[in-house]
Amino acid sequence: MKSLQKLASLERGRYYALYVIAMVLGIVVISQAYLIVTIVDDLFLNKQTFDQIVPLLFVLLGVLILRASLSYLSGKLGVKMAARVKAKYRERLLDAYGNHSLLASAKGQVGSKMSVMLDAVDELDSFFSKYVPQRIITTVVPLMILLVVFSQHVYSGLIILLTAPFIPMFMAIVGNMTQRKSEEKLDSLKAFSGRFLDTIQGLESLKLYGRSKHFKDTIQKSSENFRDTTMGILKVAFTSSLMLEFISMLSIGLVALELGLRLVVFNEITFFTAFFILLLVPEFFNSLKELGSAFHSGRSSSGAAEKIEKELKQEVKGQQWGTRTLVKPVAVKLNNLEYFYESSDFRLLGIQSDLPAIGQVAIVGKSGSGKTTLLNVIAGLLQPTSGDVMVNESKLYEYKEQDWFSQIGYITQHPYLFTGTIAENISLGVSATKEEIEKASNQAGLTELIATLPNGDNTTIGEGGRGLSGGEKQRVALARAFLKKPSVVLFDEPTTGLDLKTEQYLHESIQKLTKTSLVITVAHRVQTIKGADHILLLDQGKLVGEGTHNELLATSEYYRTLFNLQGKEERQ
Ligand SMILES: Nc1ncnc2c1ncn2[C@@H]1O[C@H](COP(=O)(O)OP(=O)(O)OP(=O)(O)O)[C@@H](O)[C@H]1O
Repeated sequence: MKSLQKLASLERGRYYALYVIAMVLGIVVISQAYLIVTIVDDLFLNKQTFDQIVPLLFVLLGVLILRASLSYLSGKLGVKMAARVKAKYRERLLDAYGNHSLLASAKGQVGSKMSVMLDAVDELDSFFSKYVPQRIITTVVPLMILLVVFSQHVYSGLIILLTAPFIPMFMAIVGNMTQRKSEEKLDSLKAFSGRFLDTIQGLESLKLYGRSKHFKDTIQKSSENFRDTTMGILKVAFTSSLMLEFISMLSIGLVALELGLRLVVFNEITFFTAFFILLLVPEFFNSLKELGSAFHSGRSSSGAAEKIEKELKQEVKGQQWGTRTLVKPVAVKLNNLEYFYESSDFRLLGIQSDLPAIGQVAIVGKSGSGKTTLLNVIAGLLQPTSGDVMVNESKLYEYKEQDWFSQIGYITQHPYLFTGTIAENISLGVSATKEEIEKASNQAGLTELIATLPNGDNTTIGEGGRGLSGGEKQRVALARAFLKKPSVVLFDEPTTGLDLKTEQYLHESIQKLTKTSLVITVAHRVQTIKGADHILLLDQGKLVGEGTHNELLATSEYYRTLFNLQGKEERQ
């Protein structure tokens, strides 16, 4: 709970206000008991008339209203505190995912991770809205009651003092169990939502292979597992309330027995004192019990907080960017680049090359030779394990992140389309005139497609909109590049399945970009490879050759085999 306590202490002003409220509440609780006892005493023992006690009844009503208002006020302060802390956590998560979104999206499932983490943030609510106000009330009110009980009757005070510690002791044991269970709950929620998302995304493949029933069963198992963990937490909560009730009943019973004996058998105390204490003792235990249930929710928040902190720490591992300003033109050099994946044996080793400032560089190699990895390292999506991408003679990460990403365009094999019109998808929020967007879509070969759409470039595409083919999506991404006019364009050429016309469109558009930018292409097509100004030849993560097509044909057996194979495939 440490990190939560630290956060709570940042809300100092509200903390002090809660203490003041708790003190006034203590006085009000004691006054309420005192008034009830006085009214009963006056009415039944001092034989006063109803008229005589009416003013006291009004005072009692006032006290009751004040008590309700104070509880409301402390709850409200707690809710405000919770809202502020939750907002802070959401901000930190958004920052973390936002800053490292490129890396994180390379790892996949950012959306589902984010939604689970935001659920976890909501779980923090009960710590601030319930536990903190109740803990403050419980540190103040029972202490005030205990002092009053001691001042009235020492033995009753001693009974309370001896029995009360069982409650926090019990709470601590149950609390630890709850925290563990709540961490389990988050884990199974994460597993459940991850599996659910995977299955939904891959539904088509599963159906085609007749495996949807099997995966339905897996989802069911995972959802049952989540239900069982949630039920487990509830079970602990119910058992703990039962035990707390039992302990406090036992203590109140003991005090009542002792008071009864002294009042009736030994005649040592007055009815007023006995009744007064008997009204105060349940208030004492009520406050402890309420802390018990608030503690339970607080513990489950604490489990959630630890998960979030862990996640935030992980995300911080992303690359740190510098403060240097990047000015055009941009020249890129690869200086002894190495990259190791944590989860595989693949290694990109000692990549050394000077790339031209303008023109087309093709990265060529067998499947799995590290072409996409190299492209991602150049893009700044993967931080090299050693060596550097040098940009204008300085290390890439010395530049401002914003500067670099405003200078590059990345056209992946499956560009992401947001829900919105084609025009919005091309401009991506950057202010651009209608003419500029039209020009970019024309350069990317989209004009013909747009003409066939009912609302032209105002047709909604993406999730819930009109679907686009792979080649069309890449053309939208190309149009983004034409509009952005980046110095470096990274292009992951589609490996399969484009019709000749689309392929021609893409090729022509890319050629246009090579006139003004450095275009680095993971190249598979013969036409692209032959047309490249410079080729980087990769094999098993190593740069085994570089030069023009003709140079490599003349010098590399590996290149000749690869090129002939690709040619054969395309002719088939
Ligand atoms: N995120 C990852 N984590 C671990 N290993 C990875 C990851 N991405 C790729 N690899 C491994 O790195 C190696 C190189 O992959 P990469 O995608 O760079 O090759 P490629 O040359 O682009 O292949 P292809 O032409 O088939 O797309 C492969 O062996 C792959 O299994």
